[in-house]
Amino acid sequence: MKQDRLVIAGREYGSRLLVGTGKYKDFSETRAAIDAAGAEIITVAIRRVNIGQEPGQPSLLEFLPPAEFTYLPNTAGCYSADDAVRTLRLARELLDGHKLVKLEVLGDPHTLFPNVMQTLKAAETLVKEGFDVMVYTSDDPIVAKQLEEIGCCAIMPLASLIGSGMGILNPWNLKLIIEQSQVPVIVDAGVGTASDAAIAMELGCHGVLMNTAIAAAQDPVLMASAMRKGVEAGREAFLAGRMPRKLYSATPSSPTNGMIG
Ligand SMILES: CC(=O)[C@@H](O)[C@H](O)COP(=O)(O)O
Repeated sequence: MKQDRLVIAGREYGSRLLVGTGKYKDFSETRAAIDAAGAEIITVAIRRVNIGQEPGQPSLLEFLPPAEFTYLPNTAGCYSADDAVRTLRLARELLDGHKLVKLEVLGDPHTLFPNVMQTLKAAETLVKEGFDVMVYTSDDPIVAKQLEEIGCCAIMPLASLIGSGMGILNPWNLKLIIEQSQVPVIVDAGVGTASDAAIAMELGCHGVLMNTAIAAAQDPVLMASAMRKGVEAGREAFLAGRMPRKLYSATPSSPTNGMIG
Protein backbone atom coordinates (compact mmCIF):
# COMPACT_ATOMS: atom_id res chain seq x y z
CA MET A 1 0.00 0.00 0.00
CA LYS A 2 1.38 3.44 -0.85
CA GLN A 3 2.22 5.66 2.09
CA ASP A 4 -0.92 6.73 3.84
CA ARG A 5 -0.27 9.74 6.02
CA LEU A 6 -2.44 11.89 8.21
CA VAL A 7 -1.90 15.57 7.40
CA ILE A 8 -2.80 18.18 10.00
CA ALA A 9 -1.98 21.85 9.55
CA GLY A 10 0.54 20.98 6.86
CA ARG A 11 2.42 18.36 8.90
CA GLU A 12 2.39 14.62 8.16
CA TYR A 13 1.95 11.84 10.70
CA GLY A 14 2.26 8.07 10.31
CA SER A 15 -0.12 7.27 13.17
CA ARG A 16 -3.82 8.05 13.11
CA LEU A 17 -4.26 7.32 16.80
CA LEU A 18 -4.06 10.41 19.01
CA VAL A 19 -4.00 9.87 22.73
CA GLY A 20 -4.59 11.72 25.97
CA THR A 21 -2.19 11.75 28.89
CA GLY A 22 -4.57 11.86 31.86
CA LYS A 23 -5.88 9.20 34.26
CA TYR A 24 -2.74 7.03 34.30
CA LYS A 25 -1.17 5.68 37.51
CA ASP A 26 1.99 7.70 36.90
CA PHE A 27 4.01 9.22 34.08
CA SER A 28 5.91 5.94 33.48
CA GLU A 29 2.67 4.14 32.74
CA THR A 30 1.61 7.01 30.50
CA ARG A 31 4.83 6.64 28.53
CA ALA A 32 4.54 2.86 28.22
CA ALA A 33 0.95 3.08 26.97
CA ILE A 34 1.77 5.80 24.47
CA ASP A 35 4.67 3.78 23.10
CA ALA A 36 2.37 0.77 22.69
CA ALA A 37 -0.22 2.95 20.95
CA GLY A 38 2.42 4.20 18.52
CA ALA A 39 0.90 7.65 18.87
CA GLU A 40 2.77 10.69 17.60
CA ILE A 41 0.29 13.33 18.74
CA ILE A 42 -0.40 13.48 22.46
CA THR A 43 -2.91 15.79 24.06
CA VAL A 44 -2.30 17.46 27.41
CA ALA A 45 -4.83 19.16 29.67
CA ILE A 46 -3.04 22.38 30.50
CA ARG A 47 -5.12 22.88 33.62
CA ARG A 48 -4.38 19.44 35.02
CA VAL A 49 -1.02 18.16 33.86
CA ASN A 50 2.28 19.75 34.77
CA ILE A 51 4.32 20.87 31.78
CA GLY A 52 6.17 23.54 33.69
CA GLN A 53 3.31 25.39 35.42
CA GLU A 54 4.47 23.85 38.70
CA PRO A 55 8.25 24.11 38.92
CA GLY A 56 9.84 21.45 41.13
CA GLN A 57 7.03 18.91 40.49
CA PRO A 58 7.42 15.94 38.10
CA SER A 59 6.73 17.18 34.59
CA LEU A 60 5.26 15.28 31.67
CA LEU A 61 7.93 16.86 29.50
CA GLU A 62 10.60 14.63 31.10
CA PHE A 63 8.71 11.43 30.26
CA LEU A 64 7.39 12.48 26.87
CA PRO A 65 9.92 14.92 25.43
CA PRO A 66 8.45 17.37 22.90
CA ALA A 67 11.30 16.42 20.55
CA GLU A 68 9.76 12.93 20.22
CA PHE A 69 6.04 13.78 20.22
CA THR A 70 3.77 16.47 18.87
CA TYR A 71 2.12 18.11 21.85
CA LEU A 72 -1.51 19.05 21.56
CA PRO A 73 -2.36 21.28 24.53
CA ASN A 74 -6.06 21.14 25.30
CA THR A 75 -8.55 23.19 27.28
CA ALA A 76 -10.18 20.41 29.32
CA GLY A 77 -12.01 21.99 32.25
CA CYS A 78 -12.83 25.25 30.43
CA TYR A 79 -16.47 26.35 30.36
CA SER A 80 -16.17 29.65 28.51
CA ALA A 81 -14.46 30.96 25.39
CA ASP A 82 -12.43 33.42 27.47
CA ASP A 83 -11.11 30.67 29.75
CA ALA A 84 -10.19 28.46 26.80
CA VAL A 85 -8.37 31.25 24.98
CA ARG A 86 -6.48 32.21 28.13
CA THR A 87 -5.45 28.59 28.73
CA LEU A 88 -4.09 28.15 25.22
CA ARG A 89 -2.17 31.40 25.37
CA LEU A 90 -0.50 30.01 28.51
CA ALA A 91 0.25 26.75 26.66
CA ARG A 92 1.87 28.72 23.86
CA GLU A 93 4.11 30.44 26.39
CA LEU A 94 5.03 27.20 28.20
CA LEU A 95 5.81 25.43 24.92
CA ASP A 96 7.85 28.16 23.25
CA GLY A 97 5.36 29.51 20.75
CA HIS A 98 3.71 26.15 19.94
CA LYS A 99 0.71 26.68 17.62
CA LEU A 100 -1.15 23.36 17.35
CA VAL A 101 -3.89 23.17 20.00
CA LYS A 102 -7.05 21.31 20.86
CA LEU A 103 -9.96 23.53 21.75
CA GLU A 104 -12.76 22.20 23.91
CA VAL A 105 -15.29 24.41 25.64
CA LEU A 106 -17.61 22.37 27.82
CA GLY A 107 -21.26 23.02 28.49
CA ASP A 108 -21.69 21.44 31.92
CA PRO A 109 -19.77 19.16 34.27
CA HIS A 110 -22.44 16.45 34.14
CA THR A 111 -22.34 15.70 30.40
CA LEU A 112 -19.07 17.41 29.44
CA PHE A 113 -20.93 18.10 26.21
CA PRO A 114 -19.42 20.90 24.12
CA ASN A 115 -20.89 24.39 24.40
CA VAL A 116 -20.94 25.07 20.68
CA MET A 117 -21.64 28.83 20.92
CA GLN A 118 -18.61 29.36 23.15
CA THR A 119 -16.56 26.94 21.04
CA LEU A 120 -17.30 28.95 17.88
CA LYS A 121 -16.38 32.18 19.67
CA ALA A 122 -13.08 30.80 21.00
CA ALA A 123 -12.20 29.23 17.65
CA GLU A 124 -12.59 32.57 15.92
CA THR A 125 -10.26 34.33 18.35
CA LEU A 126 -7.65 31.57 18.32
CA VAL A 127 -7.53 31.30 14.52
CA LYS A 128 -7.11 35.09 14.30
CA GLU A 129 -4.22 34.83 16.77
CA GLY A 130 -2.45 32.33 14.54
CA PHE A 131 -3.18 29.08 16.40
CA ASP A 132 -3.78 25.85 14.45
CA VAL A 133 -7.02 24.79 16.06
CA MET A 134 -8.24 21.20 16.28
CA VAL A 135 -11.68 21.47 17.74
CA TYR A 136 -13.81 19.16 19.89
CA THR A 137 -17.47 19.53 18.98
CA SER A 138 -20.83 17.82 18.90
CA ASP A 139 -21.71 15.54 15.98
CA ASP A 140 -23.77 18.33 14.41
CA PRO A 141 -22.77 18.79 10.75
CA ILE A 142 -23.87 22.45 10.67
CA VAL A 143 -21.62 23.43 13.57
CA ALA A 144 -18.82 21.31 12.11
CA LYS A 145 -19.06 23.25 8.85
CA GLN A 146 -19.03 26.59 10.67
CA LEU A 147 -15.90 25.58 12.58
CA GLU A 148 -14.22 24.60 9.34
CA GLU A 149 -15.22 27.91 7.74
CA ILE A 150 -13.70 29.79 10.69
CA GLY A 151 -10.42 28.06 9.81
CA CYS A 152 -10.06 25.14 12.24
CA CYS A 153 -7.52 22.64 10.94
CA ALA A 154 -9.35 19.51 12.19
CA ILE A 155 -12.90 18.80 13.28
CA MET A 156 -13.25 16.48 16.26
CA PRO A 157 -16.82 15.32 16.79
CA LEU A 158 -17.58 13.18 19.81
CA ALA A 159 -18.41 9.50 19.43
CA SER A 160 -20.24 9.71 22.78
CA LEU A 161 -19.74 11.44 26.11
CA ILE A 162 -16.18 11.94 27.33
CA GLY A 163 -15.12 9.05 29.53
CA SER A 164 -18.31 7.08 28.89
CA GLY A 165 -16.83 4.31 26.73
CA MET A 166 -20.19 4.11 24.94
CA GLY A 167 -18.61 3.97 21.48
CA ILE A 168 -20.09 5.58 18.39
CA LEU A 169 -23.67 6.56 19.07
CA ASN A 170 -24.44 8.27 15.77
CA PRO A 171 -22.46 6.93 12.82
CA TRP A 172 -24.88 8.63 10.43
CA ASN A 173 -24.03 12.11 11.67
CA LEU A 174 -20.33 11.32 11.60
CA LYS A 175 -20.72 10.24 7.98
CA LEU A 176 -22.38 13.56 7.11
CA ILE A 177 -19.52 15.45 8.73
CA ILE A 178 -16.88 13.34 6.97
CA GLU A 179 -18.53 13.76 3.56
CA GLN A 180 -18.67 17.54 3.76
CA SER A 181 -15.28 18.25 5.39
CA GLN A 182 -12.16 19.44 3.60
CA VAL A 183 -10.07 19.12 6.77
CA PRO A 184 -9.40 15.93 8.77
CA VAL A 185 -12.23 14.59 10.90
CA ILE A 186 -11.02 12.93 14.06
CA VAL A 187 -13.41 11.23 16.44
CA ASP A 188 -12.74 12.46 19.95
CA ALA A 189 -14.23 11.02 23.13
CA GLY A 190 -16.37 8.06 24.04
CA VAL A 191 -14.39 5.26 22.44
CA GLY A 192 -14.60 2.19 24.69
CA THR A 193 -12.66 -0.54 22.96
CA ALA A 194 -10.73 -1.41 19.82
CA SER A 195 -13.77 -2.21 17.68
CA ASP A 196 -15.12 1.33 18.28
CA ALA A 197 -11.87 2.74 16.93
CA ALA A 198 -12.05 0.41 13.93
CA ILE A 199 -15.65 1.46 13.19
CA ALA A 200 -14.71 5.15 13.32
CA MET A 201 -11.96 4.53 10.79
CA GLU A 202 -14.17 2.33 8.58
CA LEU A 203 -16.64 5.21 8.42
CA GLY A 204 -13.88 7.32 6.90
CA CYS A 205 -12.64 9.28 9.90
CA HIS A 206 -9.06 10.40 9.43
CA GLY A 207 -8.08 9.54 12.98
CA VAL A 208 -9.28 8.81 16.50
CA LEU A 209 -8.44 10.55 19.76
CA MET A 210 -8.94 8.71 23.02
CA ASN A 211 -7.87 8.67 26.63
CA THR A 212 -10.11 6.81 29.06
CA ALA A 213 -10.44 3.58 27.07
CA ILE A 214 -6.69 3.08 27.34
CA ALA A 215 -5.93 4.62 30.73
CA ALA A 216 -8.86 2.95 32.51
CA ALA A 217 -8.33 -0.51 30.99
CA GLN A 218 -7.18 -3.30 33.33
CA ASP A 219 -3.98 -3.40 31.29
CA PRO A 220 -3.49 0.02 29.70
CA VAL A 221 -0.42 -0.99 27.71
CA LEU A 222 -2.14 -3.99 26.14
CA MET A 223 -5.24 -1.92 25.38
CA ALA A 224 -3.07 0.75 23.76
CA SER A 225 -1.64 -1.90 21.47
CA ALA A 226 -5.15 -3.15 20.65
CA MET A 227 -6.24 0.40 19.82
CA ARG A 228 -3.32 0.84 17.49
CA LYS A 229 -4.36 -2.30 15.60
CA GLY A 230 -8.04 -1.28 15.63
CA VAL A 231 -7.22 2.07 14.04
CA GLU A 232 -4.94 0.49 11.47
CA ALA A 233 -7.42 -2.26 10.58
CA GLY A 234 -10.27 0.21 10.27
CA ARG A 235 -8.23 2.50 8.04
CA GLU A 236 -7.22 -0.38 5.76
CA ALA A 237 -10.81 -1.60 5.55
CA PHE A 238 -11.94 1.93 4.61
CA LEU A 239 -9.28 2.22 1.90
CA ALA A 240 -10.03 -1.27 0.62
CA GLY A 241 -13.72 -0.41 0.19
CA ARG A 242 -16.16 -2.84 1.73
CA MET A 243 -18.24 -5.22 -0.40
CA PRO A 244 -20.97 -3.14 -2.02
CA ARG A 245 -23.89 -3.72 0.27
CA LYS A 246 -25.35 -5.71 3.07
CA LEU A 247 -28.18 -7.85 1.72
CA TYR A 248 -30.14 -10.45 3.66
CA SER A 249 -29.97 -13.10 0.96
CA ALA A 250 -27.33 -15.71 0.30
CA THR A 251 -24.96 -16.06 -2.64
CA PRO A 252 -22.61 -19.07 -2.80
CA SER A 253 -19.00 -18.25 -1.98
CA SER A 254 -17.62 -20.75 -4.48
CA PRO A 255 -18.13 -20.49 -8.28
CA THR A 256 -21.15 -22.32 -9.72
CA ASN A 257 -19.88 -22.36 -13.35
CA GLY A 258 -18.84 -25.78 -14.69
CA MET A 259 -20.24 -27.68 -11.69
CA ILE A 260 -20.22 -31.47 -12.21
CA GLY A 261 -23.67 -32.97 -12.49
C1 LIG B 1 -8.19 13.63 26.30
C2 LIG B 1 -9.10 14.54 25.64
O1 LIG B 1 -8.65 15.42 25.01
C3 LIG B 1 -10.56 14.46 25.82
O2 LIG B 1 -11.30 15.10 24.84
C4 LIG B 1 -11.20 13.25 26.23
O3 LIG B 1 -10.75 12.90 27.49
C5 LIG B 1 -11.20 12.08 25.31
O4 LIG B 1 -12.29 11.31 25.64
P1 LIG B 1 -12.21 9.83 26.25
O5 LIG B 1 -11.50 9.96 27.55
O6 LIG B 1 -13.64 9.41 26.34
O7 LIG B 1 -11.42 9.04 25.25
